[in-house]
Order: sequence, then structure tokens, then C-alpha cells
Amino acid sequence: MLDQWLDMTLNDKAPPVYSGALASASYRLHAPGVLELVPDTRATNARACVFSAAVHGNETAPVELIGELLAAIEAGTLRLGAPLLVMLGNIPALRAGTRYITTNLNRLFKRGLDTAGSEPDRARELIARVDAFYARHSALPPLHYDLHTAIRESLYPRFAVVPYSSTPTAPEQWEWLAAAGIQAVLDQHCHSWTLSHYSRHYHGAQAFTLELGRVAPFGGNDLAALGPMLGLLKALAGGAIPARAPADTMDFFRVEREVRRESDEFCLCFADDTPNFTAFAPGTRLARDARTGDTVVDHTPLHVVFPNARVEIGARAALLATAAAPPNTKVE
Ligand SMILES: O=C(O)CCC(=O)N[C@@H](CCC(=O)O)C(=O)O
Ligand SMILES: [Zn+2]
Repeated sequence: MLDQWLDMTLNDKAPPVYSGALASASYRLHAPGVLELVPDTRATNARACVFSAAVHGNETAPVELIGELLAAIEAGTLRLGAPLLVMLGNIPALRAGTRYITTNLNRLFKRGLDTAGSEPDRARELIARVDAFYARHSALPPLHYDLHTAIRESLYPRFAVVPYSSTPTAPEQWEWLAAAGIQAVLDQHCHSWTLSHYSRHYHGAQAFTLELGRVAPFGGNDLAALGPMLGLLKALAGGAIPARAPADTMDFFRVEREVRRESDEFCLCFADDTPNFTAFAPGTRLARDARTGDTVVDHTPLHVVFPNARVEIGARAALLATAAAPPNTKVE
């Protein structure tokens, strides 16, 4: 199943219907790169789990990780205990090994999106599949981990981005993520219309973007470092209670501002290889834009995350965050 699914997905050979049975589950391909697995027997603690990867086509470690998860289910070494929707987001970009083809898919997940184009079409497709999946399993708590890797090095190689939403994070998530090797948490301050934001905003899912290291080609990823994360994915797919670790093993940050590129004449005022979460002192100029002027650190040191001067005009070029206190992590 797995080899076929990846081959069909990467080589655009999806048949009209692709479904079947495994040792502990049945599976069905709903669309290219969108595979649902339903357990023969649902575990007591099951959640409706969405695991997505390749929303950016050059981020291959999460694809390899999900491949290992599916291989364990197919081999029968992992019994599926929860309904699972696995999605490979941007298949043309995955084939090309690029972040996206014409526009960043991970800013398009907003209901009512009416932009034309292949990536907006894919966003509408994935939105419909997520909606249908959570509707089919509406009796279960929704969960969505959207797996990414970062363009540059990070002072924290593995970190979670918490989408801005009225849905609070359940305290147990912090302990699961800490045990899964997540080192930092970045709390978003505004709607980002990312895929994880979609599931949290519209479905109240426990949803995060999980950054799992640095962008690398297939075969160039350090999957050993992602062993604990694979353990979390397997536990959730099995409907088991994941391992826990103290949440305060992670550092917490809150986004205060974002820098947007508003003109052709835009630059960041620090080296391209500056790692994510690098702190800059008050008074430091971080960016220059011909239309909006300078971005300068005001009274509190700011940590820069996802700096990228080569984004589309009007797009986010960096997040500026402050260190934050850990949230209430007492698990009732
Ligand atoms: O390394 C970078 O500059 C971007 C890595 C990446 O794709 N990150 C996600 C974060 C999504 C979020 O803010 O939740 C993205 O930029 O889409
Ligand atoms: Zn990404």
C-alpha cells in the first residue's frame, strides 16, 4: 500500500478508486495525496487525527516520518486504533523539490477563498477533505499536526507553532510535545490561514504546525532525531495515551509583531544564515522597506523566527517574538 501510495502520489498515477484492507484497518484514497485509514476496532482514547506534510514541497523529513508510520501500520507492527487522515499537501512542489510553485499554499486555508490557480485549488481540495473527515468522525476530539521543516538553522531545531485562535491548547498537548522532542513553542498573535490554523480555527482541533528540523532532500534527513516524534504519531494513530514529559523542558515565546514585505525594495538587516530565535537588542534595525520604512526593535529584545526576504510582496517576511512564561500546564 505505502509504496503504491507514494508512487501514485509522486508520479500522478492515482487510479479512480484506491482502497483496501490492512491487518487492523481499511484505507481509501480520497484525492491525490489524501489517504484515510479507519481502524477495524477503535481505541477508547481515539482522536480524529490529521497528519499532514509537504504543504511545502522541499520539506521532506515529515514525508519520510509519515512513511514510517504508514509502513508500521501496513506491516502490522502498529495496530491502528484511531481514524487517520494523512495528507501530502503540495504534490507538484514535492515533485519539483521546491517550497511552492506559484504561491505559498500555507497561507490559503481560509473558507471562501476565491483566488484562481493551482495552489488555491489545492487549498480548497484539502479544506474539503479535512471538513469531510472531521464530519465523519465528529464523535471524536479533533487533532491536527501539520509537519514542516525550516529553511534555516534554529536555536531550537524542533518547535511548535500554535495558531492564533479562540481554541485553547489542552494542557496534555504540552507534555506530549515535550516528550516528542519539541524544544520550543511559538504562540501566534494573529490569524495566519495556515493549514494547522484552519483545523484549530474552524474545527476547534488541537492543531499545531510542528517544525521538525531543517529543509533537506529525501535521504538527507536525520530521522533518528525524530524518533520521539514518530513515537507520538504512532501512539495517536494507535489510539494510545502518548508519553509525557514536563512542559517546562520547552521554552515558550509569543509573537509580538510580524514583518511583511510591502515593496520590491525590501531587505532584512542581518545575515542570511542567522538562526531562528536569534535575539536582537532594543534599537536594532531588523528590516528596511521602501514603502513602510524601517522595522526597529523597541524596548524589549525580539527573537526573529522564519526570516525570509524572498517572500512574495505582501507576505510575511519574519515573526518577531518575546520570551513568554509557560502556560498553565497542569493536566487535570
Ligand atoms: O523556515 C521558514 O522560513 C518557513 C518554514 C515554514 O514553512 N513554516 C511555516 C510556519 C507556519 C505557521 O506560521 O504556523 C510556514 O511558513 O508556512
Ligand atoms: Zn513549511
